[in-house]
Amino acid sequence: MDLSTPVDSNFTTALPKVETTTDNVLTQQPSFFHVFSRLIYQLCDDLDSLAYATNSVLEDFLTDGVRYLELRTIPRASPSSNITREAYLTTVLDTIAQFRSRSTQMSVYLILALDRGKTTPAEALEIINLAIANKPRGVVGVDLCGNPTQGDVTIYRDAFARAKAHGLGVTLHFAETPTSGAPSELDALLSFQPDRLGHVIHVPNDVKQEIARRKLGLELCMSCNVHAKLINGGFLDHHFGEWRQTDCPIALCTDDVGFFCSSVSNEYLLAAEHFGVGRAEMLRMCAKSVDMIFGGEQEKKRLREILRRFEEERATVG
Ligand SMILES: CNc1ncnc2c1ncn2[C@@H]1O[C@H](COP(=O)(O)O)[C@@H](O)[C@H]1O
Repeated sequence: MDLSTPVDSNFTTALPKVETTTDNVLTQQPSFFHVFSRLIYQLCDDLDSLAYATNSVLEDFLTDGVRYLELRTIPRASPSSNITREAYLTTVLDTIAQFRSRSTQMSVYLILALDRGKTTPAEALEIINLAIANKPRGVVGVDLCGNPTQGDVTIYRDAFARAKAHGLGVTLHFAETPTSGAPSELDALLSFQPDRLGHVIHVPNDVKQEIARRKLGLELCMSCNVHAKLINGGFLDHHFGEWRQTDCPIALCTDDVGFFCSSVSNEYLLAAEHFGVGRAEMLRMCAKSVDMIFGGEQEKKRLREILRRFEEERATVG
C-alpha cells in the first residue's frame, strides 16, 4: 500500500532488535542515543558490516513495498578500525549502486547528516563537501540530527548555507523536545531555509504558522514519537492530526525500525486506524508527499505515474 514515501531511516533497521525502555528516550539518554555510540557503532565498525547493514535496510524497504527511499546516515570515521569518513560513505554508496543494478523497483537516494553536539563546524563543512562531491552518486540532501538536548545549532549556519548554494536539499530534525523547541533554536533553524522538517513536535503557535505559510515538507514519525514518549499520550494525540489540516506535504517515516519495530507501511496503517485516514485522503497525502522529495523532477514524474496506475488498477478491481 505504501507507494512513494520519502523515508527517514537508520541503518539500525538491519541490526538485531534492540530493546528500549518506554521512558522518554531523550531524558533517559542511556536507553536511546547511547545505544548508538555504545552498541550499534561498535557492532558496525567495519566496512563489511556496514555494507551488510545497508543492504539489509534496502531489501527490507523494498519488501515493504516502498518505491522511493531517502536513506539518511552520518558519515562516520572509525579511527579504531582505520575507517575514514570517505571510506564509510563510499561503502554505503557502493552498496546502493549494487542494489540499483539488481532492482529498479525502488529508487534510492542518500541524505548525509550532521550530529548536533558532536559534529564541529569544520567537520560539518567536510560532510557538506562530501555531499556535494557525491551528488552524482545519489546524495540528494543534508540533515541535522542527534541528541536534541545537546549542542548549539547556530554553529552549522555556514554548512547549511553551502549545502543550499550547491543545490542540496536541507531537512532538519526540529523541536523534538521542549528544550530544542526554544524559540531561539527554532528561529535559527528556520533561518537556514530548510526544505523539510522532521518530527516538529514542540512548536509554538507562531512558528507553526510560519511552517504552514512556507508549506514545508514534514517528516512525521508516529511510532517513534509515541513509543519514545516524545509526545504526551498515544497515537490519537499525535500532531499528525493537526498537521494534516494544513497545506504542508507530509511523509510518514519510520525513524528507526530497529528501535520502534514499525515498517513504513505500518506507519500508514496507523494513520488509517487512529485518524480514520481513508483511501482518497491517503492517496492525496502520498501524491502531495511527492512534491517534497529531493530526488528531482524525473523521480517526481515516475512516482506520480506509479500513483496514477495504482489508483486506476484499484478503481478497476472495485
Ligand atoms: C527521535 N529520533 C532521532 N532524533 C534525532 N537523532 C536521531 C534520532 N534517531 C537517530 N538519530 C541520530 O542518528 C544517529 C544514527 O545515525 P546513523 O544511521 O548511524 O548514521 C544517532 O547517533 C542519532 O544521533
